[in-house]
Amino acid sequence: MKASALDSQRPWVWKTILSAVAVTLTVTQLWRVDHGAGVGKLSTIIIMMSGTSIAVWALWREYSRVGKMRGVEQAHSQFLAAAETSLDGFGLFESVRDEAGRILDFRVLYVNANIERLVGQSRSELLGKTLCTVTPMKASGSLFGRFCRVVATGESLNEEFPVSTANIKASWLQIQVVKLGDGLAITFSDISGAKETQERYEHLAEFTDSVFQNAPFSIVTTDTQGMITAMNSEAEKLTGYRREELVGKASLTRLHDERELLGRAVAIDSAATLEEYGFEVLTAGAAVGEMEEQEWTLIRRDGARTPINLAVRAVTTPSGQVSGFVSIAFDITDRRQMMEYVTHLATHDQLTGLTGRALLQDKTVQTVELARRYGTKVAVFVIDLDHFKRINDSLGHTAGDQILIEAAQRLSRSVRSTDVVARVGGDEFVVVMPDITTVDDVEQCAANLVARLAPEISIEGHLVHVTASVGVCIYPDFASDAKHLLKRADSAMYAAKENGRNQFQIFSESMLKETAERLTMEHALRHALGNKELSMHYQPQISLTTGRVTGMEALLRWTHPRLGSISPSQFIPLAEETGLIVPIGEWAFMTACCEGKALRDELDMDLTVSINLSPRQFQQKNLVHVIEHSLSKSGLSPDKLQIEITENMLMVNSEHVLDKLQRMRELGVRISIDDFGTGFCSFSYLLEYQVDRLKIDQSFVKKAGTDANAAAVVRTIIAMSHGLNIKVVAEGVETDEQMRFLLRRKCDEAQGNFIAKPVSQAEFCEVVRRYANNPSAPESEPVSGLVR
Ligand SMILES: Nc1nc2c(ncn2[C@@H]2O[C@@H]3COP(=O)(O)O[C@H]4[C@@H](O)[C@H](n5cnc6c(=O)[nH]c(N)nc65)O[C@@H]4COP(=O)(O)O[C@H]3[C@H]2O)c(=O)[nH]1
Repeated sequence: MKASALDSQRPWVWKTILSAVAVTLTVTQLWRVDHGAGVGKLSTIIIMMSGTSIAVWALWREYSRVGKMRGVEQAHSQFLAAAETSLDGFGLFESVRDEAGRILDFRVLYVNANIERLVGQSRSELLGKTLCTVTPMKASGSLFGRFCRVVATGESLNEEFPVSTANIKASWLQIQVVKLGDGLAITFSDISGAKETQERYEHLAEFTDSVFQNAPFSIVTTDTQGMITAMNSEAEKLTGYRREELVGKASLTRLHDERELLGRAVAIDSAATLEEYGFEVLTAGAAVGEMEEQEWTLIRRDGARTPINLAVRAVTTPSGQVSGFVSIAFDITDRRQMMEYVTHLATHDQLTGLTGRALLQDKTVQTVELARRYGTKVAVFVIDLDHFKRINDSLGHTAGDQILIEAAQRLSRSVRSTDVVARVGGDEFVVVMPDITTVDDVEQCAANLVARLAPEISIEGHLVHVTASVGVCIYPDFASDAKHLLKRADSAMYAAKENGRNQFQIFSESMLKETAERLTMEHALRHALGNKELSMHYQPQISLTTGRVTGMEALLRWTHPRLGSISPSQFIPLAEETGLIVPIGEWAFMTACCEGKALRDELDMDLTVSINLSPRQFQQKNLVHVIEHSLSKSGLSPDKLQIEITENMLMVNSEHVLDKLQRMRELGVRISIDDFGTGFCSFSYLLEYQVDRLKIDQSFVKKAGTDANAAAVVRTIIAMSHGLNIKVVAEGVETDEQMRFLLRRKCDEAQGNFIAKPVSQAEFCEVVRRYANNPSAPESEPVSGLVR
């Protein structure tokens, strides 16, 4: 009997067949219904159809018609519900056999909606067709053979395979094939997504492995206890171990210096042991989620020590548990060497290779700290080459450099290797000697340094004689810390210079007193302006041709209520060092311009006003503006203002100086060179800077009458200045003899106590008037007929 005939005659029969299948599939449940409900009985018969196909006849024998129908429908709907709600494709197939009973194909008996979606055909198109016609399966293929085997043996089949057929909407399928009567129940699961994810993971794993293996730095992984679990080829190269020697056999600490590990462990916990803390020291930061990166010493297989940079990171599970560590390392030998080189460059003088200023300070601090701890003494020697600038200027910088190198070598050879020898400025060196026992030792060392530097140096065929002035200070005798030690040794060096150079001076009790006095004075000077303790005095300058007063030099005066009158030669250098000269100088400029203008007006004379400008003031950025402001506020004509600078100031920074002088000249102001003859200024500078006047230093004027050399200097200065059309003023004229000499030499102007001492603004008019009435009656000794 054909199924279609059955269907038309007894509609419930087809349902019953399906129900039978359902019974087989969900046998437990329906069997329970059968017995539990006790309403009917199920019988199944296998029917051969024309020898070509097999069908299943399932008969549900009811005890009552209503019960029978209800049971069938219930089983049917349960099957459909199960099959249709399945997330997979599901189908039933009956074997199609030939006469000899061989399976030729499998006919589609049932497919669920997911199969329709999967193959893109409707159920009505599929039902009754065979597997080989609706799928790319071949009856000759191996899969077909395995299907037949399921039918023959009853052993289920579970397979995954890629799909490349266009009409099947999956790239990977998993099939579960079970025997069902003389046919198959097949579940098709679309595992394309899972496969893609799996492939991605496989790719990722492959990529990660490739990165791991080919990384240009050493990677070692460990478990949480430090046991090495993997290492890449770079790690093999860096450590010298093969991975078989370490992986699963050794802890990461095997590659580290035990003392270094213990040292760092003890820094965290003083009772630390290597066993307990060794690995923890390496991973302390990583274990709390940080990227631990530190420099360590790696111990290679052959025992060689290599500095490495080690970055350790924890590997965590999705729940956040640390499951191990990854340590990435690279050799930093080159970097270390480079750093050492750069540090050396930064901390040492390039010319001489000696310690530089910053490092000297650190080393002095350390030395003093050690001396404090062990109760020893430290001596600091500040060594300054005498007249080095003059040598440098006359012989050139290359020769100057050679002298400095030779001096550095001589100094290094004169001290112990543990002493620090530093170059801290152009021609200034410092030696720090620890473990000094007596002051006698220090004196001997200082004398030795002076003597060692004294022999002539042969430079480019010249024999150059370079001497040095050495200042020494001893810790703890005269300084309680490194800063004061260096500062006081420096003061002692200046004292040595003042005493005549080429000698040493040890900082002493009297210098300490001077220092204390200086501090008192510094404190007082800070308040001098505010307390109106400063004033200007004026000293007349006369023409040696006409005998008339031509101008005045403004000179600062400081009268402190307790300290009394303080000389400018004391407080001006202090004001320079402390920078107080800037506000004081501004005040002096303004006061001198205003008072000078008032004196000119009161005397009704064409007088010039000379004002001193010190080196620190010259660096003042707004200096030109300060001068301009003083001129405009006072009403003094710029060409009546003479600015006095020392010759050394011209030689500091030529371009910078030239620019400032140029701007002053543009204002119309005149430039005088003060104390001429004491510095190293050549006449070419005077031309370059367009100087208006030279003031011969009083030391030459003083000796001119008695000392042939001084007289020659004065003569030369006057003659050369006149040749350059520069006026010459002699300062510090004290005697009639000096005045006669200057007159004979045709000096243009003179200034000095012989003519008139500096006086206050109030007294100045009186002094000038008295002088005008009686020019041959100077203050000190009256000399007549000198000045005309
Ligand atoms: N022995 C002797 N000395 C004489 C004679 N005639 C004048 N003097 C002194 O010689 C110094 C001349 O000033 P200077 O060389 O510019 O040297 C000045 C100058 O460099 C500086 N100074 C003075 N006032 C100022 C100022 O307002 N600003 C700046 N920056 N420096 C100033 O202080 C230095 C010293 O000033 P003073 O003590 O006033 O000393 C003055 C003056 O009083 C004399 O016949 N015999």
